[in-house]
Amino acid sequence: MQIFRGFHHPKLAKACALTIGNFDGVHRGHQAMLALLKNEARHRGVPSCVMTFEPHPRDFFAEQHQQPDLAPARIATLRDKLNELAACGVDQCVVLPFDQAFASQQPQAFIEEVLVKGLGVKYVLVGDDFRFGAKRAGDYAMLDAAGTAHGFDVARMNSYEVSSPHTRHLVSSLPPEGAGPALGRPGGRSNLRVSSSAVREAMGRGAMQEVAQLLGRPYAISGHVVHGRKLGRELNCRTLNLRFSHWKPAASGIFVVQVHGLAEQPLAGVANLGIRPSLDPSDVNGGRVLLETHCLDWPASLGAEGGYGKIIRVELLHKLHDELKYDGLDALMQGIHKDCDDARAWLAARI
Ligand SMILES: Cc1cc2nc3c(=O)[nH]c(=O)nc-3n(C[C@H](O)[C@H](O)[C@H](O)COP(=O)(O)O)c2cc1C
Ligand SMILES: Nc1ncnc2c1ncn2[C@@H]1O[C@H](COP(=O)(O)OP(=O)(O)O)[C@@H](O)[C@H]1O
Repeated sequence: MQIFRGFHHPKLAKACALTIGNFDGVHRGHQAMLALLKNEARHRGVPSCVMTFEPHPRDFFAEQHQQPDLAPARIATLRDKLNELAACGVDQCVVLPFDQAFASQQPQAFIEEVLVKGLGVKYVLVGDDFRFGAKRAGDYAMLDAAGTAHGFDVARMNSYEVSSPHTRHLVSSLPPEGAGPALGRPGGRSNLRVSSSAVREAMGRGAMQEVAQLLGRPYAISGHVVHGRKLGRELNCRTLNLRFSHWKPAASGIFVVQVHGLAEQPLAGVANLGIRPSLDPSDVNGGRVLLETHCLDWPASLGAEGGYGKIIRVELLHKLHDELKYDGLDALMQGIHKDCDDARAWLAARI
């Protein structure tokens, strides 16, 4: 997949089939949309293209209004979003910085400057609640009319739903039957609309099996292993450190994990995703969200420092508990050792 920052780039395809969205999590609804997009692109003989935003538009407005609560908790870093889009077979991705200029663009200007002149769209696929342009004034009808005028096709994809043992109980919190088209109830069965909000909600509860059901894969974070404060070796619990490049992760706490990218087989481990409340907030990584993974059995062949600089992917399989503020390093060390025991017990029970 080719990645472009902005749409003024000589290597950008002259024409494309496009979908637009935040794609946080690239969940099963997104995957269904991308499959349709690829099919339509193939029929038209043009590359498939995703337009996405960084920061998330609601992050931008949260900062503008100085209301952090408005920012949605982040499922995936940009790196992981791009990896998942590539895995879905998307040909090209345009990442636009969502800033004041973009936010205040009129819907017609967005259609003419970005879609038609910038990307040469032949087909545009959007979700059923898609809005665009300043004050969200642009809607599907406007896009459809512009398609007729400029000669591109426009399509809308309905909500994607799942029904499963893991998600079934969630529907009890949804509006009553007949409340809207998002909830299909064929034969009286209740379905859950797959959405980034549903994934965030499940992640907030630490329900990682439900999350995996909604994503179609276990939730994972990837990146380069970076240096930390070297405290792990003193605590007799070394950790592989990954940065999570957003201040508000949708999940946090202590997890049973699997690490891919270091050995032929995934390595079992236990990890902390968060800001480490027991430690000094003024040190090198203070305040930064990190995923710190301790592998339960470190292969000798890797060498004692063999993780640094490697690109790894850590799957968060099961949540043990929230981050704790331990009273000193001894208590922290004991807590981590208990987490290791609990992780081993969970893994043994799973097999
Ligand atoms: C399984 C596990 C559980 C952890 N739990 C907590 C916790 O509850 N609270 C906390 O402040 N830090 C927690 N930590 C973070 C450790 O403080 C951190 O990984 C350790 O200090 C090593 O830091 P370093 O990699 O920078 O050397 C945990 C780490 C691991 C691996
Ligand atoms: N069991 C293990 N789990 C994770 N990393 C390990 C393990 N054993 C050795 N390592 C190596 O040790 C490094 C971490 O050491 P640590 O003392 O925690 O320093 P840092 O603060 O830089 O993370 C990892 O990057 C990895 O290369």
